[in-house]
Amino acid sequence: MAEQSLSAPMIAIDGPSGSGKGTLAKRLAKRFGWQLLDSGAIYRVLALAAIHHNIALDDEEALAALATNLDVVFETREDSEVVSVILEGEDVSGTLRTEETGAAASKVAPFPKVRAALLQRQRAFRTAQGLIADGRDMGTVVFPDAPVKIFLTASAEERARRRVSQLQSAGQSANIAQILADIQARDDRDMNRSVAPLRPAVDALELDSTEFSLDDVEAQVVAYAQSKLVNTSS
Ligand SMILES: Nc1ncnc2c1ncn2[C@@H]1O[C@H](COP(=O)(O)OP(=O)(O)OP(=O)(O)O)[C@@H](O)[C@H]1O
Ligand SMILES: Nc1ccn([C@H]2C[C@H](O)[C@@H](COP(=O)(O)O)O2)c(=O)n1
Repeated sequence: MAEQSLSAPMIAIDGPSGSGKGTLAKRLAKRFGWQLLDSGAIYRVLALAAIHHNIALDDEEALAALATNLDVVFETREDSEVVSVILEGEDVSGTLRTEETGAAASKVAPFPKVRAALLQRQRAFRTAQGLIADGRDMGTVVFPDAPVKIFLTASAEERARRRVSQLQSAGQSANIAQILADIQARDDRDMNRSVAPLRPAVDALELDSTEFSLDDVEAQVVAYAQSKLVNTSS
């Protein structure tokens, strides 16, 4: 596994489910030509692996052992932005993004031994090329020295509306009341766990995207990042 390069430029983006951090992270990675770490995907893969191996989602010891030996490959094709996720030789990219897998990921994530087992795997994404990392604890725990930290939020109602549109665009049906309840339950678990809870780092720029388009959010973050990166590199 590659050593992390501490001087490499990076942006850490944290926020609740559906706030737009994954979409923003992809846009910024493309714009700057940097690596992308979707840390939520790692927790999602662990949850799927636990389900495949009949490991209970509250069995900390077994989950931590599984996390240590997790056989997962993130494949990006040169000619495409799509990342295929291969778990133990099987392409799980489809099931990875479902609401059920997100909820399961949020259930395996509170355990300290699980988080410790996944820490180095995440830090190894930081190379000299530059990194955009999104998740719940990128700025607080995984990359506390990141020069640019963003905490992206939006109201739960707006996040539910966005998720419904996303599902409908993919040809799936969606019940807004159910999606809102799922989002609130996930927020509650992610914000109120004792280890690495979802919260802004003290030095993060907090952005509420409820009233902003993705283009507006990207423009604000790019301007902020450029000012911070110029000031920290001199
Ligand atoms: N500012 C915005 N305005 C309109 N739609 C948005 C905005 N930000 C994100 N979206 C849309 O909301 C949906 C959810 O965004 P995204 O998947 O990036 O959220 P996320 O924070 O990464 O969620 P998760 O943590 O569950 O993966 C996507 O369809 C995205 O295009
Ligand atoms: N850094 C992270 C990233 C994710 N998680 C957990 C909590 C989330 O609800 C779940 C799924 O994340 P998503 O793909 O929706 O970003 O994984 C975490 O605890 N820490």
